[in-house]
Amino acid sequence: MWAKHNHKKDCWIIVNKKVYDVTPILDDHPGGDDALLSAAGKDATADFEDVGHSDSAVEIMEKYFVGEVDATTLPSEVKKNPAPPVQSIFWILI
Ligand code: HEM
Repeated sequence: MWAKHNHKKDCWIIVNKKVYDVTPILDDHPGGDDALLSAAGKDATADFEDVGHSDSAVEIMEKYFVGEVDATTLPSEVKKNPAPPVQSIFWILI
């Protein structure tokens, strides 16, 4: 599936090669919607782990699991974990 999911109405993030649709929790996320929106469009694994999210945060995120990402299909700029977020990102879910 080809998709672009990096805005407020449709925000997907990648953590540990898994894709999460965090759109429903943007308003409730204790770290703010900005953190999630700026993590969309790149690999958010390092940012997620730097925060030291609790076990309950990890439990919550499983509800928003969409699928696994095939890392070989990510554009090279996404692999390099750029900031600010890439405006145009295409992921293939496997
Ligand atoms: C599905 C993904 C995510 C879920 C379910 C989630 C959930 C949570 C929860 C429950 C907390 C409260 C503290 C805790 O229990 O650990 C939290 C805090 C936080 N999150 Fe997330 N988070 C997600 C992704 C992210 C990402 C990708 C980032 C960074 C780019 C981020 C940045 C933060 C920050 C900065 C805080 C700290 C807020 C504070 O203590 O002031 N989160 N998150």
